[in-house]
Amino acid sequence: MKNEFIFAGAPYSNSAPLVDKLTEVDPRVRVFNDHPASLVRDLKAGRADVALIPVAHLFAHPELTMLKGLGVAADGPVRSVLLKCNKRMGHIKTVGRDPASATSNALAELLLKKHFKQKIEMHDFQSLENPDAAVVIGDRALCADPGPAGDIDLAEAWKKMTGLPFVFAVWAVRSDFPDIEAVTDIVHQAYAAGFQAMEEIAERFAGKLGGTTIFWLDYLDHSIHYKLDKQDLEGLNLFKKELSTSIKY
Ligand SMILES: C=C(O[C@@H]1C=C(C(=O)O)C=C[C@H]1O)C(=O)O
Repeated sequence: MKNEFIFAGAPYSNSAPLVDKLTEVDPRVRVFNDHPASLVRDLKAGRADVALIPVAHLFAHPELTMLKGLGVAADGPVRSVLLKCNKRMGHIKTVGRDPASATSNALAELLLKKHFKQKIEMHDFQSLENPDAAVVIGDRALCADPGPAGDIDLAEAWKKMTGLPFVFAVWAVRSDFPDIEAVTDIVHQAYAAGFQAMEEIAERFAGKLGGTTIFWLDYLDHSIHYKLDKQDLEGLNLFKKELSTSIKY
């Protein structure tokens, strides 16, 4: 058994209930944050043993294994994964990806092509000066004003299309990691403690980013959920299937 477990989370408030208490539940744990899109590289390079990776990267890397039971999910509007529209639906041709995201960029492309039946091109954020719409995730999306032609909440659109919740990110390890049981135990204990501390976490983000404690509590405790049930797994599997058949990502 290793004497140190390195965990990597995302720098968003929705990571906090999963990540905040990790070091308290086990003295072997060290934690750092990185953009979700970079976490798969951290895992593969051995900079992290356990990371909260975008599910799109989990699907693309069969050498990774998901830890069971927890993730960052939404059943209906998530409020922090948005397509911010400069033009109205029907006029959207170019879409900027959020450079920090993997899952939401793929979800936006899937929904625009399949659900909204638009002919669109996805572009890296920097390569496009004024996209017709842009994917924005995390606290930046949650706290921003709506785009000139409004916002589309991507978890809400997914729910309308499929009737299912959507899972954005899950804890994962390299499949040959020897202590899967030990770290699974740690993430569940940390979430149990994080859940108890939800109000304290909400207060901290209200102090840091503005808004009331109730606003953050509502987001972390209602818009997002962390315990994955059968429906969540159904949503996850359907997304995997849709990505493999409908779009390249
Ligand atoms: C719901 C969210 O989910 C995030 C979205 C991710 C993605 O698009 O790849 C990755 C990690 C999640 O934290 C959010 O941060 O707003």
